Amino acid sequence: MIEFKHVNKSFYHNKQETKILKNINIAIEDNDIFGIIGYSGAGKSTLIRLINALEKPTSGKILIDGHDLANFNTHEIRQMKQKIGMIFQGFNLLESKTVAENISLPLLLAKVAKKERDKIVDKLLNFVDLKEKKFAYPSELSGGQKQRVCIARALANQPKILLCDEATSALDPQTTRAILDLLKRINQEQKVTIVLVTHEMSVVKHICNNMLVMEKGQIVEQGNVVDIFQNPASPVTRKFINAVIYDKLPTQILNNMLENDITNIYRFEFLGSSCRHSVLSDAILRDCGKISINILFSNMIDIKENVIGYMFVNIEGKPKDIKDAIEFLRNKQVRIAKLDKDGNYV
Ligand SMILES: Nc1ncnc2c1ncn2[C@@H]1O[C@H](COP(=O)(O)OP(=O)(O)OP(=O)(O)O)[C@@H](O)[C@H]1O
Repeated sequence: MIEFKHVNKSFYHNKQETKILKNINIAIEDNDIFGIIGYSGAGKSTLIRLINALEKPTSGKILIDGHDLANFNTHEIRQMKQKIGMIFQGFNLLESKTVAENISLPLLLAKVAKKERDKIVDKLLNFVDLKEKKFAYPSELSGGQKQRVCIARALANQPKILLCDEATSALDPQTTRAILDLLKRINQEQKVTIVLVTHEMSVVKHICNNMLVMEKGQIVEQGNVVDIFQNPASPVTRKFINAVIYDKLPTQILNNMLENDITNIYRFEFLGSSCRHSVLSDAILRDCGKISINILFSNMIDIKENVIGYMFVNIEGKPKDIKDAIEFLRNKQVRIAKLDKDGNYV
C-alpha cells in the first residue's frame, strides 16, 4: 500500500519558497490501477516522483507498505527503488544500446548473473511482444515499440509498483490503447500496483479503478472512477469528463432547435440501471401517446460495465403530461435537467 499523509512539497529558488504540493493525503491499495489527472503544472509529476524517492517531501509522511520512506537508509532506498519501476513520456532509452541491452540494464545494476539476465530479457521481450527487435536500436523503433521496451525494462526487477508518468501522451490513440491494455495485463497477471499520471480522462476511463484530480498542487477530488464519472464534484473534474463525454447539446443542433422555436429541451442523464431498461418507450407508452419525445443527440460511454451517458430530447405535450412523464423517468433513476434561457441545464 502507498500512503501519503499530509504531504507538502516546496521548491526553493533564491531562498524564495514555491509550494508545489499542498496537504496531499492518498491511500493506494495493492494491485490497484490508480490515476492522477490534472492540467499542466498541477504537480502530478512531482507527486509521483515522491513515491520512488526521486523527490523528498518538505513535510508529511510517505509510507510504502507501512514503512516511512524518511526512515530508510541508502541501502534500503536502493532496494525499495528496485521494487518500483517507472516509465515516462520521453522513453529515456539509451540510444547506443540495443533493445536487449536496455532491458538488461537494471539487472546489470542489480548484479544478476549473465545467464539469468539473458533468460529474463528473453521472457520480457516475449511478454511485450518484441522478440524480433531484440538486437534493434531505439532509433529503429516506433514510439509504441519504444514504450514497450521501457515497460520491459521497468519490469526487469519484478517490481511491486509501476509508476507511469504520461507514458502514452506521445502516442497515437491506437498505440495508446495497446500500451494501456499491456499495463492492464501487467496489473492482472503480475499483480503490480500501477500509479499513472495523465492529463487525458480517456486514459483514466480505460484502465483506472481509482483516481484523484489535482489542481494547483491540491487534490480537488478522489475516489472510485465510476463514482467520479457519475458525480463529479469539482468544476475541473467536470471539464476533464467533458473531454470524453459531452454534457451539453452541440451548438449547431441547439441553434437549429432555437431557430425553429423548439425550446422544450431536456437533458436526460443515464446512470447504471437506468441504461439497461427501455425507460423512454415506457414513459411514452404509459402516457398513451400524450407526449412525444424527440431524441436530438445522445452520448454514451461504458466504464467497467457501467453505462453512463446523456441524451438530449425535445418533449412536446401538455405541461401536466410532460411533468408526469418527467416524474416517472426520475423514479426510474434518470436524472433530468431542462435547458434554461441562459443555456444552462437546471
Ligand atoms: N525541480 C524543480 N524546481 C523548481 N520548480 C519545479 C521543479 N520541478 C517542478 N517544478 C514546478 O512545480 C510545478 C509542478 O510541476 P509538475 O511537473 O509536478 O507538474 P505536472 O502536473 O506534472 O505538469 P506537466 O503535466 O506539465 O508535466 C510547476 O510549476 C513546475 O515548474
